[in-house]
Amino acid sequence: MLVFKFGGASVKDAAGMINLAKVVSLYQDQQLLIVVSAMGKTTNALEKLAKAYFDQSDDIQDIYESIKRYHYDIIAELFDSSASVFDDVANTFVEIDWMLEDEPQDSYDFIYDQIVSVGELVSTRIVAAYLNKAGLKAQWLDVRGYIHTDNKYREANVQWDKTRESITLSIPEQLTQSIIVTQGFLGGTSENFTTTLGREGSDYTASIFASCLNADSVTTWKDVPGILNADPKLFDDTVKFDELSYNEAIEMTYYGATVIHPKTIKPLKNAGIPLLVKPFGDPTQPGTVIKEGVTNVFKKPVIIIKNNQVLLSISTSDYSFVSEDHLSDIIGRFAKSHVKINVMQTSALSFSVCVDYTPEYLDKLLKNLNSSYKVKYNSDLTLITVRHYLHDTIKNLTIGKTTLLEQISRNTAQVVVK
Ligand SMILES: Nc1ncnc2c1ncn2[C@@H]1O[C@H](COP(=O)(O)OP(=O)(O)O)[C@@H](O)[C@H]1O
Ligand SMILES: N[C@@H](CC(=O)OP(=O)(O)O)C(=O)O
Repeated sequence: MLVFKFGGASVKDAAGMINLAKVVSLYQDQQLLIVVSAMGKTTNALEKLAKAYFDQSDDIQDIYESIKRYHYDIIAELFDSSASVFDDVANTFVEIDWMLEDEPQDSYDFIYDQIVSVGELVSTRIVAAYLNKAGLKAQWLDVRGYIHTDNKYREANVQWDKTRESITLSIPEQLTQSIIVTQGFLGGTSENFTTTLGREGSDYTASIFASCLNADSVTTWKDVPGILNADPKLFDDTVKFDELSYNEAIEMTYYGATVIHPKTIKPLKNAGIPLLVKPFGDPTQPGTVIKEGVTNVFKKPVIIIKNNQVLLSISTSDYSFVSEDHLSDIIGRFAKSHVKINVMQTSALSFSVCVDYTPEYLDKLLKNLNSSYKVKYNSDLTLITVRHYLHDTIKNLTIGKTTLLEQISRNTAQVVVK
């Protein structure tokens, strides 16, 4: 059996839905489980809605209406007005209607997951309905009954044993009857609340299903020809990898290549399942295959750009050396505040840390650190990571920029620049 994942870009409009059905029709002789993300930039819009509701700001209804209109316009292009998908989608949005009626009582992270998850619940209703309309028998599956997680809202951890048990119990039989269409990015707690697996987590969902079902492969359908040596939105002269080792793919995603979610590769590597990254615009193209036994020769360096970075410089309040005890205490505070460290460097008097700018977590961390340390803060920075760098790569990438931190190892160079 095969697992497919279609991301937001592939289902951003009616033409995308029609194209998805065309791609799927090429695989009619296979058992297929299809994981779908929210359409276009819906998750960003739902994030805004969650924030507006939590802050009880004036624009709640405006944001919500534009999200609904976007979806209904696309459904109207694809279906007759009598189609049952209109009711299915309306019933899904009702979950938000009910929430908005009352003032927020719960934590922001909990509210976020209950609201933001609606993007995937709606997109999958539309995809399943459209596949059936196109003559490809498909059933909608609520992933929250299959991917079980803890209640760490917004970054939930998968409970693998329970998840594997649920998935293997009924899905193999269901796959013999029809295509399954389910939501990426979501999970469910033991109390039946919805969780999310971290932004861009739908690739990970595909890999969870593939690993539990021992799939022949996973294909993520993207708006790029495959995995390139750099983001083609930022660089002109990119080259595609025909094949990539699991380890190199893990390294790339760890350092921030957004093309694949970082947690995706490990379950596939453990199970020896190949991951194909293919262009949804031209499904016959081979794309990139990530698998075991590949030895890559890097003619061009792999470049990963992370914008919106913050560099913290932390020193002791009496300017004594930063000791191992201080480091352990400081790193513990980062972990507790859910702030992931992208690069760190120590000197005698300070500890420098580069992190993503996430105000909701960072503000709390800064308050916490300021109570015991002196903290300097530099924002709006870029972290450039280069794997397999050549002689002049770093110099060329940093022309006209000020370097604030540099770290170079045998394979990887990282610079934080302004
Ligand atoms: N090394 C890379 N190779 C290919 N695409 C990359 C790379 N780094 C970043 N990207 C970006 O990843 C995007 C595709 O990933 P993503 O937006 O997550 O897809 P989707 O949400 O549709 O699954 C591309 O449009 C491209 O801009
Ligand atoms: N919709 C979620 C999950 C996801 O993976 O989306 P995409 O496949 O479009 O990156 C997000 O935007 O974070």
